[in-house]
Amino acid sequence: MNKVLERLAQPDRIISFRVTWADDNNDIHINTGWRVQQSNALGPYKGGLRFHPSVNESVLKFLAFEQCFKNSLTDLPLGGAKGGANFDPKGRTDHEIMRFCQAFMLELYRHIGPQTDVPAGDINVGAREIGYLYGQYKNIKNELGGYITGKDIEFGGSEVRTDATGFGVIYFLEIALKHHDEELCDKRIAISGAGNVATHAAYKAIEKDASVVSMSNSRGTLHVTDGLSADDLDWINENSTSDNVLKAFSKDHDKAQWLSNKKPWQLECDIAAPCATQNELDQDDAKKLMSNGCKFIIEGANMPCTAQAIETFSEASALYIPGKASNVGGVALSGLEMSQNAGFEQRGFAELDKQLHSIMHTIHEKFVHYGKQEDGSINYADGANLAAFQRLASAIVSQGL
Ligand SMILES: NC(=O)C1=CN([C@@H]2O[C@H](COP(=O)(O)OP(=O)(O)OC[C@H]3O[C@@H](n4cnc5c(N)ncnc54)[C@H](O)[C@@H]3O)[C@@H](O)[C@H]2O)C=CC1
Ligand SMILES: O=C(O)CCC(=O)C(=O)O
Repeated sequence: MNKVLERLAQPDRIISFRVTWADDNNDIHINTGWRVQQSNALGPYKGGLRFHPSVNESVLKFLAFEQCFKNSLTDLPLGGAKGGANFDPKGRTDHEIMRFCQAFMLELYRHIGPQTDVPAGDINVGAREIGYLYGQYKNIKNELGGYITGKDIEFGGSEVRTDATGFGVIYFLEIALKHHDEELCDKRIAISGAGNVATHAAYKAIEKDASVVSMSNSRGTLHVTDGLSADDLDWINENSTSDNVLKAFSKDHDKAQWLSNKKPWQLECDIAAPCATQNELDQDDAKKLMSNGCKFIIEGANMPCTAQAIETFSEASALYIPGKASNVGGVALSGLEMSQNAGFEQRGFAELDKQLHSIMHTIHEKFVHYGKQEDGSINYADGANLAAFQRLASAIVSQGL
């Protein structure tokens, strides 16, 4: 017995550290930072950093475990990790964010590097934070390079990385629908969240002529029965610094409604795409979706649907696609950013977008193989777990104890 699952389930190591920083009034704050290095069987540890008050070791452990499986599906040499801090960036000035990132990297730098562990962004860690984290590592180590992904194009970032997770979700959805003799065009898609993943999924869905009927944040849902346009998304992006941009949009646009303290899952839709955070879609939400005619669920976030919600989808024979499959585009593009950094090259948008599509297609093919049930249907969760585990297990066994 190689005890592969037991070995995978326990992280290689968990690093936990104090992050001390001063706000604009010179008041001192103390947060906790973590990096969970789950497995480097397939390559350097790889996974995002999350800054949110809800971050704790337990949340990061589930995310790091999932990341190993997701990264395995890419076929790229990427191990699995996740990290972050229980820091709340809401209301903080740009200078405060910079100082927090610098204080966080003051410890993290000891544990990462292009051949060791390559972090990236996640919730509340976007291009701005990656820039500050990158700058601090560079200043301490006097090294340039691919020790973090999601960088600006000007200093080693990759085209398509920002868009990749959301675009990949919609590419995968389109491929899965086609496999089931359905198409995305004219379908109503309820999206939750309004961040990186949600926004890019919405842009791509609109480009494919689907009708995006919602976006949301932790305070409520923006509902647009006839669907948002790309111009509407531009408006939301341009005004994203306002206190609640989705609510502001509803005040400025007659066609939109703001549903305070409501999730999107009560809305009529054909497809639900939870793109905000874990456990945001529970069994009651799943029942509402099923009774309103929703037939397809594709996760943009990591584990947004509870186990009971997934059971409800299965009982209703709805097609459920887990995040470790559908949101793989982000980390896949991070892998391509690393390879561009290593080769001192910069590839173009069209080439990388095509490569992203091809990666999503290859992953779908794996699921058709690994997830096929006796009745001919495909269980995407089984397909994802089996395909990912097979590669991980083989690498772990080959490398010995
Ligand atoms: N950024 C990336 O490349 C990837 C992100 N993910 C996952 O996608 C999800 C979203 O990440 P990002 O878009 O990058 O983060 P983000 O920080 O850009 O956006 C998060 C969004 O979720 C909203 N939100 C937070 N809690 C909420 C709640 N309880 N209900 C409704 N909305 C809520 C926020 O208002 C924000 O609009 C996370 O689960 C993340 O782990 C997965 C793969 C890659
Ligand atoms: O790009 C990366 O390294 C990680 C992205 C991420 O955090 C995720 O896939 O959940």
